[in-house]
Amino acid sequence: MEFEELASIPGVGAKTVERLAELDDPAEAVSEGDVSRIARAPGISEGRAARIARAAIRRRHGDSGAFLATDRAEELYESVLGLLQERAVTAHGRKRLETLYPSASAARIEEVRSFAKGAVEREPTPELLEALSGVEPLESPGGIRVRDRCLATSDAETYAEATDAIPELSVELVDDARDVSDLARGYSTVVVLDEAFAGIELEGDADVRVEPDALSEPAAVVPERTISFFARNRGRLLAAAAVHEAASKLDIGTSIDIDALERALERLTEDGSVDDDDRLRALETAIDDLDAAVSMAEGVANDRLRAAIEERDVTIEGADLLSLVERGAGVDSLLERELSEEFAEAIEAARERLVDAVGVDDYESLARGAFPEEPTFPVEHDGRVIDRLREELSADRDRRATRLKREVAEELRGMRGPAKALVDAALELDVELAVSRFSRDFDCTFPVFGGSGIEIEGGRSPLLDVAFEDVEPVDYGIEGVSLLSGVNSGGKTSTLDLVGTVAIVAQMGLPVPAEGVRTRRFEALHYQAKTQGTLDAGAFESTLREFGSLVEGAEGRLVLVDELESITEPGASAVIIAGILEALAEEDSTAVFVSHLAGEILDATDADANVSVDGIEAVGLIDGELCVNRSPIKGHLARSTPELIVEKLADEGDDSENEGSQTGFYSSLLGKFEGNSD
Ligand SMILES: Nc1ncnc2c1ncn2[C@@H]1O[C@H](COP(=O)(O)OP(=O)(O)OP(=O)(O)O)[C@@H](O)[C@H]1O
Repeated sequence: MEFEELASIPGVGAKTVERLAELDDPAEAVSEGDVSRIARAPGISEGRAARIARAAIRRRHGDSGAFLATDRAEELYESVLGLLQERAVTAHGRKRLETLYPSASAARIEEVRSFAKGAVEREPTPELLEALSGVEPLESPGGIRVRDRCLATSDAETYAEATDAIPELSVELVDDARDVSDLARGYSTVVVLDEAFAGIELEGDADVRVEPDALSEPAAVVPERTISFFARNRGRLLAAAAVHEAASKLDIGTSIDIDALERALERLTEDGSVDDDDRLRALETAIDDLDAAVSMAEGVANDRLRAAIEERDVTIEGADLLSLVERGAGVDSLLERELSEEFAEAIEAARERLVDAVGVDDYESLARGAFPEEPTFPVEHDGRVIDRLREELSADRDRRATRLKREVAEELRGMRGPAKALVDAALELDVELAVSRFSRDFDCTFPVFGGSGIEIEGGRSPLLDVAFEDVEPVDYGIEGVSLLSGVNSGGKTSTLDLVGTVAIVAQMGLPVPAEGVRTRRFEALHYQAKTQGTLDAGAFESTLREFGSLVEGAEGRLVLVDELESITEPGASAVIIAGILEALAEEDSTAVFVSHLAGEILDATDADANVSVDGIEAVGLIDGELCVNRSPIKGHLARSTPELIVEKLADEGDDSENEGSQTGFYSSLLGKFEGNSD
């Protein structure tokens, strides 16, 4: 399908097409009906992607999408889809399953069948399901901004080129070395793009590098570009790698060194920093704790001095005191003179404390300088030294962080494509496993397509209100048009549901819940649920109209109708249903009508019409409960529940001597039933 054609799909507006156009390869994504790729278009949710994908698949197969012709048929499909979706682990898998739908197109059915045949071979192990729970479609990291580095150039053209090529960094225009030095005050690293600056002398400690080739290899300057994708998707990628291992083989169509990917991811945090380096951690802690460390160090010195002063009796000769006072000296100098040793010790203690708290090699002498020799009381740090210390620690931290990022970016180089493929394969596996579990949980087999009508052997409906283990297998074949009779609660509606479900699942391309199924490929499923009570004239008329149009061109359809008789009074119902059956038989459609009036309808049907009757028969009454053979008997009008009760009473009468007179009554009643059914 051509990408442009998309706009003509119902529900896909021009805006959506515009958004899809931003995909790597929109035409391919859409023509494959690939939910995960379509969902990568900005502003397209997965739910919407699933609908677009489904519409695109239909379109590709020239499929009108009208297979599910009635509400009840839709409902059955929704239930089947629900059973499949319950078995997917990821939200994406559940959306992707929505692209499986019953189709009349042989090519579409075959496409899913060949996928499903592979899928059912997949072993849904607990480890695999557990690993899958962390997998989600990948996200793009969005724009990043790096603030500790900048690019510098004196050339206007290079400036423009750099702004384009490396939008993550700010680019500065400089005239000379002084400009570069000024810049270096604001950044941990300045990358100069002009050869001319090589070998210049700079003030300050900033790392200024002259790299004229930086633009051709941006990853070296901004490793964040490579890393941010992996950091953003770290959890998903690790989960996908775990799936890959648990599945022991995922077909990702490209080679990937999973161990290397995992190792690199383990080094990263979600916010894109590298988290496995002791020195970097020490630098970060030192910066964070610097203020606290400084006041702690001050506290240590002052506590010591205070204690020393308290303990000390100071004697000073009058002449000395006089000379000090005359010189304008304060009490500090007095203390210095008297307590010089204690001062020195206190300052030393503060320095040691600070050096210890900073705890990173190379900063000892700078840290010691924060407490000057000149004694003061209370002891105070030198704020400029601490500012400098903070700047140097920060620049060191930034440079180290960048170096580590560059290392990890190098490890991850070229892995983006394979990583995407890995996640796609894991998500696809979720869909396969859902199909596999469905198939295993409901003892499914692949149907055979061909012949006319549908023939089910050992079918067990997964939609019954009893535990699946307790569902009794049903054999039922339908060719042409049949009435289905049977005792109350014998399983007539359930049989229609089973036939409908099997037809839907088969035409979705999936294995069906039966020991064996042979079926023709139906054009549509027309399933009419039981009507609740007698219809008023208007509703009756519109129901008749529906059947009127159903009968026209019903060839190739599967028609299932449940107790249509209740729409109006019994006599009229029988006549109307008989007429519909005759018309359907004429059209060569496959139809089953469940009815309690099967006998009456047959009587009203033209003897030449090809309409048969099948029956779900009660084998008898056990403890007042009907015991039913769930498989309809072909060509047999089942006895009704009232008939069975009368038969039971008549039998009981035969066995007991006391109720002889009543026995005659029951026997004659029974005789009337038997006379009727002949
Ligand atoms: N194959 C089966 N295995 C086990 N239980 C079944 C099966 N089919 C039907 N039942 C049980 O019988 C109940 C009645 O089935 P169902 O409603 O299909 O009967 P019915 O013949 O359509 O009844 P009614 O005469 O009231 O229309 C179901 O709710 C289910 O519990």
